[in-house]
Amino acid sequence: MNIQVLGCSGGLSGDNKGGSTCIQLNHNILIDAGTGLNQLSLAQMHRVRHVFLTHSHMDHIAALPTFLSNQYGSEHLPVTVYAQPHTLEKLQNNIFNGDIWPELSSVTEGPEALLKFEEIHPGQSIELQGMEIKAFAVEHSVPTVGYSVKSQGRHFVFTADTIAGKQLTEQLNRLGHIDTLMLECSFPDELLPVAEKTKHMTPGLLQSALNSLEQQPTELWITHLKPSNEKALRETLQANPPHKNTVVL
Ligand SMILES: Nc1ncnc2c1ncn2[C@@H]1O[C@@H]2COP(=O)(O)O[C@H]2[C@H]1O
Repeated sequence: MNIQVLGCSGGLSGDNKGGSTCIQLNHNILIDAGTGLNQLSLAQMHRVRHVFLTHSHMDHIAALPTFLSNQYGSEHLPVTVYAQPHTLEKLQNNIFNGDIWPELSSVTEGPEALLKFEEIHPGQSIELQGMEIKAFAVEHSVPTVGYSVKSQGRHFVFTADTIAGKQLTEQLNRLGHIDTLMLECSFPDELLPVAEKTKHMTPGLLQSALNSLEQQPTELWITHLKPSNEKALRETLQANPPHKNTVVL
């Protein structure tokens, strides 16, 4: 399995020029559609067939409307967008509503059928090209899922936006051994009240989440640094890496 983190900023990039959350699995699957999606060329965008969304927040869906309009002429239509019912409802009512962007999912046949919405529920697995993609619920300010991806003996887990706590610990322990765990760290410890209010991690919360696991992952990728806090967070995480194999993306 080839994993490319196209974007992972927790906001409008700042110094992290990659953009906001978008992860590419092999050539044709994306997790989230933040502005990092813009790293793909048009030809690469045309190869994308499946998009798995974690939640409805803008930094995870910002590029979805324009990405879909770029799909005219692609040989692989429609693109299937998987998300929880809450996320799909918010997208349909607030984005693909005929005002902000066309109601793309209403066209179901012919060359203009660009988009198919598909519900996914926590606990559900989808098999695609020998890959098992399983959604699991995490604790955030809106209904959110993380994804466990197993392929060719590798287990990659993206927990999306989440705060540390019982729910995250239970879900991760249930997933067994994880090769690459991608966890967020949005705010510094000084902003713990903001992290708690917005249901995000700080370095301290991230460490407590790791400490609560029955098995440590082989490596830890840290993501979703908020641009205003990115410099301070990088310094803190570099001085005290939460795991022996830590990569701050
Ligand atoms: N009162 C608030 N509640 C929730 N989010 C807020 C609030 N104030 C600012 N935010 C920001 O809005 C962002 C929405 O996306 P995130 O959850 O990634 O992170 C959130 C915070 O950075």
